[in-house]
Amino acid sequence: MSLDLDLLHRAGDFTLEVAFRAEGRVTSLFGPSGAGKSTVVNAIAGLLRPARGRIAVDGTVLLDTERRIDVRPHRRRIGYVFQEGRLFPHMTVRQNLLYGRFFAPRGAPALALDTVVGLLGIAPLLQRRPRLLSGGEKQRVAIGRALLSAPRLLLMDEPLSALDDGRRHEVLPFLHRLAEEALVPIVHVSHRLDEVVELASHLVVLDGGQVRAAGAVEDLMGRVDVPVLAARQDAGAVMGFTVLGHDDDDGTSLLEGPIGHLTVPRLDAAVGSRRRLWLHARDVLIATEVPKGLSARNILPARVAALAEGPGGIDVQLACGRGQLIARLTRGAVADLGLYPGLAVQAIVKSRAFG
Ligand SMILES: Nc1ncnc2c1ncn2[C@@H]1O[C@H](COP(=O)(O)OP(=O)(O)OP(=O)(O)O)[C@@H](O)[C@H]1O
Repeated sequence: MSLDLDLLHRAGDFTLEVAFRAEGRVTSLFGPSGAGKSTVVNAIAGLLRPARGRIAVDGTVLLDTERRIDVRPHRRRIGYVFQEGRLFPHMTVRQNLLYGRFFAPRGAPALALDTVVGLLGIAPLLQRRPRLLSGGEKQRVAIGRALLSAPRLLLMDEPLSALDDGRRHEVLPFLHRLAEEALVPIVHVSHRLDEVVELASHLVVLDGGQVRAAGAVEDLMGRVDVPVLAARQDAGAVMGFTVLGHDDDDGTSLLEGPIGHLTVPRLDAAVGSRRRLWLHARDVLIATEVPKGLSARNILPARVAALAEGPGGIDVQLACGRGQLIARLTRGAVADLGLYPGLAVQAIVKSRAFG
């Protein structure tokens, strides 16, 4: 999937001026409240008309103000899942789902009802009315209804924000599966970084109506200079690992990834499968020599790539194997260690990072 977007829009005092190209299965728009995330999503759906702009999905132009192209919302083939499902209360779940299919244009590659029902685990709910569903169930039905309209793109604006943590964890695996099986590309809005790390392949960081950074999640999360992300408590590198094996006596699993081998608390994952890990900067320590008499397992040779001062201390970007790590240190620790770009060090990754 590719989404090309170039927009200028004014609403009151707010000016949105963004341009980015998103590629991949799930693109997350991430940023603080008022950043302009919903404005972007509404422009893609055709629910607002920007002063100037161009939007194309896989080369199909949905909006081009210069060429006076503005495809009507219902002809854009964009599925939209809102914060609260917005199901029709007088219809059963099945009728709500079939309503989605009603909007699938003739000849569009529509998914079968059974496929969608199976994918979202909603077979037992088909005869119920929305008022008898939990928040998580409603969201799954809303996603199913959007999928059945054969969209070329699925927009999700904070699809989990109305749910408590328990319900979020009930719906997240389904979104994950949707993304994994690549049934339809997704543009997802969130102000929760854990959701982005769980789901997204690409990330667009928005703030004050502007794009602050855009790129692959694993590239951006490993850098110390990305606005919005750098200031966060939970800043840290994200990367994929292959599960090499388990040691049941020790209660650990051995993984291999771009930074090398890691031993982590036993994962519930098949040997050979892939897992994405988020290695929080506050869980990475630095030593200038190979430490002795330390219980930590994960000691990896690395090199200081960059240092960035932030609100939480100094973030040290480390080049490690083929990947990168971030360590968050106090100013005092950076001075004591005498860190500078290019210095060879040892990175110690604490196991809490895999919690
Ligand atoms: N019709 C409008 N008139 C005036 N200001 C508007 C209008 N619509 C949106 N805004 C302003 O535009 C800015 C961006 O809003 P938007 O909803 O896109 O942000 P957001 O990143 O989705 O935020 P949140 O995470 O809180 O949903 C906000 O400051 C909002 O107050």
